[in-house]
Amino acid sequence: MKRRGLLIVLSGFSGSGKGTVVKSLLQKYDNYALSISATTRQPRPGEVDGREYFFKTREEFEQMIVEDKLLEHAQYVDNYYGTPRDYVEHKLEDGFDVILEIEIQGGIEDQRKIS
Ligand SMILES: Nc1nc2c(ncn2[C@@H]2O[C@H](COP(=O)(O)OP(=O)(O)O)[C@@H](O)[C@H]2O)c(=O)[nH]1
Ligand SMILES: Nc1ncnc2c1ncn2[C@@H]1O[C@H](COP(=O)(O)OP(=O)(O)O)[C@@H](O)[C@H]1O
Repeated sequence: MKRRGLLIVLSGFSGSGKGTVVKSLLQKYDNYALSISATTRQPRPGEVDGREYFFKTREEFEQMIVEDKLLEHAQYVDNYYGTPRDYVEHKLEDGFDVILEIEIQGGIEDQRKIS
């Protein structure tokens, strides 16, 4: 049977180097998968829905909260960010070690839910 993956929370302030660490891990090893978050912020030029983020309206995001479809979520500046539960679960079942690269408040919430 396949080993269930680990859930890894990488949390820190914007500019602290999270992206750099993740990029390097993904390049070097094939056991990691990066969780794709849902967000209400506007896509930046070059960003693709389902690749950098799942882009949602505020209504859609609030519906996901109500339906408990997010493992954690946080409000950062004026936007919501959250980790889709199903996506992470599937990757863990497939044996990937899933990295959540998230803002600090969400990291704290996760630790509480998982420990
Ligand atoms: N709590 C939480 N924070 C997230 C999630 N996805 C992204 N973030 C954080 O939201 C913040 C803003 O992300 P973004 O708009 O992409 O800007 P940038 O990463 O600072 O260029 C970053 O600190 C991210 O790590 C998530 O699913 N949950
Ligand atoms: N270990 C490090 N030492 C010095 N600079 C770093 C280090 N890791 C990342 N940086 C630089 O810091 C900046 C922010 O890194 P980034 O990975 O984008 O942070 P985050 O994803 O947390 O916002 C980038 O310019 C990056 O090249």
